[in-house]
Amino acid sequence: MTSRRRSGPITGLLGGSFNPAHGGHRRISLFAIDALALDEVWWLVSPGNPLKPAAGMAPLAARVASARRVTRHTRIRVTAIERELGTRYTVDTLRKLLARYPKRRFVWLMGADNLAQFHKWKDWRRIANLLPIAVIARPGYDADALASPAMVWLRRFRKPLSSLRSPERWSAPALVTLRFDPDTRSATAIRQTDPDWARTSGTRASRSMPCRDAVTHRPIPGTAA
Ligand SMILES: Nc1ncnc2c1ncn2[C@@H]1O[C@H](COP(=O)(O)OP(=O)(O)OP(=O)(O)O)[C@@H](O)[C@H]1O
Ligand SMILES: O=C(O)c1ccc[n+]([C@@H]2O[C@H](COP(=O)([O-])O)[C@@H](O)[C@H]2O)c1
Repeated sequence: MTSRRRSGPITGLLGGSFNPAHGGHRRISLFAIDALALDEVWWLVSPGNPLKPAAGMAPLAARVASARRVTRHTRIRVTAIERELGTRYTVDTLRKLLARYPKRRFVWLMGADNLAQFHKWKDWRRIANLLPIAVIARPGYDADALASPAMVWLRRFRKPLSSLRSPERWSAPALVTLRFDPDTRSATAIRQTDPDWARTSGTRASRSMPCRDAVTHRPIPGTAA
């Protein structure tokens, strides 16, 4: 269970491949900041989703650069902290993040497509025990998410939005659903029209200094030319 001593800033975590990042990611994050009164959202750009093939995945540097472009002038911070922590599975990342930032309250954000697959993630019930989860509606996936094996278990922990706003009511497991104008954008669609996006968009590492991680403030390995 999440501990009551966590009363610091509320941080939404949006993990993803961001292959590439797009306006849909930005929009759902800004919506979550507003709906859940989050102080900020961290985008955890994954070194490699354990359930996705490496083929077709652009280098981490290009994905981070695309995320930085999309998030300018927002309360979204782009991080490749899983590279530094040496984690790929979300449960391992969260354990380390919660230990490193004991005062922060974290909430896991994910689209309905991810909830539909959540039962395939390593130790997914443990993840739900570590922090509240907010699921964002996504066109074409909401029915699958509702009928998913994870939802059968998570359903009993459904909470209203307001439960995430005060430290006294902060607990896990908790499942909150965020509904707003559905956003149809996807990285798959972008790759279909522009399979070469990482090469042509100028997001390839082109600087002599590596870019700095917005959370750890350390240089991200592999982001210098
Ligand atoms: N349009 C959207 N509406 C709701 N959630 C979204 C949307 N786009 C992405 N997400 C969520 O953002 C997170 C990261 O998504 P990801 O980087 O896989 O992008 P994607 O567009 O789903 O990519 P792909 O099409 O390659 O699967 C996931 O939790 C995903 O569900
Ligand atoms: O921990 C797992 O078993 C696991 C399995 C699949 C996906 N994830 C995480 O889910 C997040 C969304 O990934 P993606 O590729 O759908 O954008 C990202 O943070 C991944 O690391 C995690």
